[in-house]
Amino acid sequence: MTRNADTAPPAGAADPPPGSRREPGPLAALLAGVRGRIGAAVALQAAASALGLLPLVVVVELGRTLLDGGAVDAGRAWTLVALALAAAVAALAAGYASTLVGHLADNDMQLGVRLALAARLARVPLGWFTARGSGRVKKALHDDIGEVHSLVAHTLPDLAAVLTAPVVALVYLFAVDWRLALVAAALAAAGTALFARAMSGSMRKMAEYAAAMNDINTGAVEFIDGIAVVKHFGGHRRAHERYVRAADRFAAFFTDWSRSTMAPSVASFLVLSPVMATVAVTAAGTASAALGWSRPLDVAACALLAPALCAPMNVIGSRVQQIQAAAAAARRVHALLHAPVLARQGTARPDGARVVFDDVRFSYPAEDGGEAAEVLHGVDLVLEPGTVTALVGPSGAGKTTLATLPARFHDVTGGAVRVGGADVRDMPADALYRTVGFVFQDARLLRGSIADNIALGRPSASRAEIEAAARAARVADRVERLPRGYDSVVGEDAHLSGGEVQRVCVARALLADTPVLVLDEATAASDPVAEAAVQDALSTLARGRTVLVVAHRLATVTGADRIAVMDGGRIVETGTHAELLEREGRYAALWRAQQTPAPREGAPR
Ligand SMILES: Nc1ncnc2c1ncn2[C@@H]1O[C@H](COP(=O)(O)OP(=O)(O)OP(=O)(O)O)[C@@H](O)[C@H]1O
Repeated sequence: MTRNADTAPPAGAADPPPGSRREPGPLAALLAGVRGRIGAAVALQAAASALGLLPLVVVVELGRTLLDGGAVDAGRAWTLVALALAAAVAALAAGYASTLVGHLADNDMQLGVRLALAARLARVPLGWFTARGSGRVKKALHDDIGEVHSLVAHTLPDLAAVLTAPVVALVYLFAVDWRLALVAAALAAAGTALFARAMSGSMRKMAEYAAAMNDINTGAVEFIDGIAVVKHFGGHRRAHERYVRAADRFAAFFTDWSRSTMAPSVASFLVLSPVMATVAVTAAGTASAALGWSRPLDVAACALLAPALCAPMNVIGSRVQQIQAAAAAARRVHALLHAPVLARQGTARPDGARVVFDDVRFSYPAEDGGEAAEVLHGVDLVLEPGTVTALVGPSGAGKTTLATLPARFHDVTGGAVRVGGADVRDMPADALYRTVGFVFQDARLLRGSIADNIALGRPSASRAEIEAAARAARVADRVERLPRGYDSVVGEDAHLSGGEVQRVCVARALLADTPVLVLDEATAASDPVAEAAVQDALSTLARGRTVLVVAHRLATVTGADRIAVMDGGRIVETGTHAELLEREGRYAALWRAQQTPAPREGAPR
């Protein structure tokens, strides 16, 4: 697909301003709109952290005032108490303000990204979703935005607090007693070095950890998903063993990792623990005071403030991991914000319901950006209004691909698809979807009532019209037997079989009443009786419409006005059933192959 200026994300959440020298990374681009407020949240949290230390400093100064030996300066003492109180309140207020500003910034960032994603995804080809499934989009919209939320609202302000406290504490310690400050600094440096050793290679280990975890998940999913097949073919033990082996490998990896990092980890946590800082500075301070180098109150002051120097180091590791997770999440969101969109859209309106495939060529975009293989090689086909055209042919011939093009699941890479004389690429989406309806193999219902699901194609439809569509699709009887009839909710009290879901989708397409209808194996999941009924309904409805049916079983389309036989991305024969049989070509061979009695003819497929 050609990328052009039109493919830029609509909300500009990910694109650099024109003229900028260096394109920002995905995370920076995602946060660009709220950078100022993130800075404010970080600054406020840093201030809260510094103000949080002030009461400790005041306690020391109060000690100096009260233990001076002479008369107590009550005025100064009360001033200090008031100062401590004010600092504590200000620290709380700054912390609260930081949380508020961070969350508001995060809220705006999330809204912006969600709107940009929604706008972007509204313009990507429908086929893009089919290829990816909803999992990736859900992950970006929910999990990945959640990771970035943690970064904006929590991690960055936390990191500011964690880094400010030691700096402020160190400055104060040096101001009070440089010797004891050096002791506390040396302790923090030793602990940090031990911590760095424990964490060395952690990136590689984290990757191994993720891979080992992934093995377990894959093994578990494979084991559970394929349990019926695996048991049936006697491979139960094999699938089970794969899962157990993955679990064993993970346990061995984890034990090994823990063992190799245990000593430096424990040592760093010990050295960086607040109590160790207090003990070390008190011991050094006692010795220093005994030698007459330090004043007793200064020793107390340093013992009180030294833990602030060491304690925060313990949380830096996890914060760094959170930043890395958010950066990875931002990369995935960024990729979605740059998903290729349909390149053109115009204002052309269709006139009539004639569908023309004009020398259509198509290649699926290659996932890895490499050269895509062409799957349709110049298809010419005309679907006349009021006729049913069946597409048949061997598996992989390109039937589904061709059938998705009138609804613009993808854009052609050569030639054109015209509906009512207008190139589908020049039609606005609403005009296209009002003209072309479709029911595809993987029929889906939304979580809502059956009535709402049917009315999706025409929200203004009355209950009588909805019921008429359900009757025409031969699903009304089944719906009426549901606990709340048409008001039963899918997934709650409406549990339907694959065939029934397909017939609800047929009802939806019928109600939408589009002049062009594309059906891809729409009745494949129905039982033979129901299928015959739906075929009946469809032939009545086909009157005046342009219908394209992708069919595997030739017996279901013998009555079609025209049958187009596809093979290797080309149409190799067209004609009616009788004409094609007479021609003794591909169709006749396929027909004979399907007439060979199957061992269990009529068995459910
Ligand atoms: N999303 C996709 N990405 C890449 N290639 C695809 C994709 N979908 C289909 N193809 C390839 O395009 C070719 C045509 O596939 P298509 O599904 O259109 O054939 P079909 O005739 O409908 O087959 P079947 O009868 O088995 O459904 C095949 O080679 C297939 O592997």
